[in-house]
Amino acid sequence: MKRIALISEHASPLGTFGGADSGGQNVYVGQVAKHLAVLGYEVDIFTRRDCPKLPEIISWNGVRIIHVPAGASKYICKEELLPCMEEFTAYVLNFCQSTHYDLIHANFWMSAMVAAEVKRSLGIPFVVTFHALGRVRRFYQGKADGFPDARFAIEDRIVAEADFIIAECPQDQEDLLCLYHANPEKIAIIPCGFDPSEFYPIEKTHARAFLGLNSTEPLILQLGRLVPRKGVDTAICGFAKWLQQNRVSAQLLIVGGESETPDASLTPEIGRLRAIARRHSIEDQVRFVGRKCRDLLKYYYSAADVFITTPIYEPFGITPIEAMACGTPVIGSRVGGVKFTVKDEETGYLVPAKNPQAIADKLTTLYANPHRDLMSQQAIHRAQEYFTWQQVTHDIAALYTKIIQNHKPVTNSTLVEIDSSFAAAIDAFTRSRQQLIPAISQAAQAIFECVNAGGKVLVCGNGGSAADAQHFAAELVGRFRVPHRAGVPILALTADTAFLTAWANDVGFEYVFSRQVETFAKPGDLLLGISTSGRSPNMIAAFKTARSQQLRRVALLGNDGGELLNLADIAVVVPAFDTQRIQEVQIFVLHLLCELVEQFLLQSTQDLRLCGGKEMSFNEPY
Ligand SMILES: O=C(CO)[C@@H](O)[C@H](O)[C@H](O)[C@H](O)COP(=O)(O)O
Ligand SMILES: [Zn+2]
Repeated sequence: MKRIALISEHASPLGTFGGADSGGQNVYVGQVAKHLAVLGYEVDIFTRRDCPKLPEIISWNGVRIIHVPAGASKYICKEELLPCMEEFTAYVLNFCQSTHYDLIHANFWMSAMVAAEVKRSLGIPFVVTFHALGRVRRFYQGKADGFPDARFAIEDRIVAEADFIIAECPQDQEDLLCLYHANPEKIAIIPCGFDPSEFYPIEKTHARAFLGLNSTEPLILQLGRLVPRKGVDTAICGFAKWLQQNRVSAQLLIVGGESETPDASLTPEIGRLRAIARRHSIEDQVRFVGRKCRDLLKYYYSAADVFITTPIYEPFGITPIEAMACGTPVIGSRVGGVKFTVKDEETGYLVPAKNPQAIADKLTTLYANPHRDLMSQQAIHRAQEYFTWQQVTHDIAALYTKIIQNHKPVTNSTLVEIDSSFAAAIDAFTRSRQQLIPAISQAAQAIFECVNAGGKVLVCGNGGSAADAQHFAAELVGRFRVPHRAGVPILALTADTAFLTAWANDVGFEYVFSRQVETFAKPGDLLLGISTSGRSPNMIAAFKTARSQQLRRVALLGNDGGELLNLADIAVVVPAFDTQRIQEVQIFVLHLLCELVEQFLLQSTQDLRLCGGKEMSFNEPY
């Protein structure tokens, strides 16, 4: 039997549907978990403990819900949850060490961040359903998007590290490919669903009577979270236009909000929407009824002639399929998941987002359509054929099987190694930033003074440092950032293989650099030595010769600086003990030196020109 961890940091299946932070994801996680249990999976759902009364572990519909202590045990809006995720991750990681999971299914980017961390540490594969993507949200919501910018880079990393990504509709897949450069072979389109035992058609007059809606007037329904991006304002304006143009008497019923009865102080969107209805003088025809428990929703869907959902964007949107399952045609905006679930002219109508006139036109078309019953039948058929949770979970389980079968268990995985090398490099750079700025600035100044006074720089090192020495010379003899300048005289002592091999062969490798220093150095020149250990004999010999010839001596070092530390006038000692990490900082320092030396030389050329002095040939027609 396979054991699956479903992570959903902010959306618990126990959440109340219709609030600002509880919508489709809560339903998705609960339904997938329940149906997986029916298929024989053992399922644990990890969700943040947002109320002190919640026990740590509870059994629910054949699965366990594990309330993770992370941050205060109270509601925290999802935009402010990122700081709690370290604690969340530590808890899940600890839990996964004592309970074996075959796979993690993360929901939303913060849960996927946790799953990626667990994969890096324990090698458990993970699949992610994003439910919403940060870049899409930022595009549509701009400043109203309260999520931190860090979300984008975190999502990029999740896309790269996930074993598979579940896109909920073709638009979601396109966004993952275009905005996140996801690997198309790692994306499966599996939609959201509805539960046929929860949503089914109820005879309209009966449903209306049950809800106490005894009129026979046209009844239009809007149901779901009441937040601005859902475009309920557009629905109200479209409804108003339709009333005016057709002189009909009808009702728009709005279900949702933070409380059982509509309360603008708890749901500010209600206040905004009421004002819009008032402006159109239709406040009596637009009825807010508050949030309703899920058992009642099928009555609302069935009581309505048409369901309207006109969001400005919609990652998926579960409500249109629930409405269709109850036999209610949908007028939906042609965005995201809505344009995938609703078949235009067949199960409802698609309209452009933010277009009230299009809504009014489609309401007119719908009420004039003699085949409205057929549309209703087609809606039920489409919902049942493609969007039941049973079908959805079946597809998800098939994907799990594929991932688990293809997964090669790794304890100390390559990913872990790569990650820890990144961490070590970042650490070496951070400490270098804290400690090396004065020494780098002195080294740049010394090189500048040397070449500005007509001297040259001799540069040497072994192995990787030999390559760095030549790299440095190439940048300055050639061109770095400033175009059209004369070359800066830098001579790499590592480049003449005929001399190096002859001298090493005939005299000794220890003297390959010192011999060149003796030969080429003139008073006023500078020796730049690059070494990670500071202990290479040929480097020590070169520095001693340079000292006896009174050259200025700059050393790029690492570890404890070795013997070269005391032979150098200026030492840049990278605070790291791993050769590779030292070299990585050293090449960065060399680039910085190039940049600074170029700047100083350019500045001095301009100063000279300003003072009418003799111009150094720093301007060349290259
Ligand atoms: O690039 C590397 C290691 O990353 C090697 O080629 C390395 O530079 C060589 O082992 C050098 O001989 C080491 O010399 P040094 O840095 O201790 O003066
Ligand atoms: Zn190297």
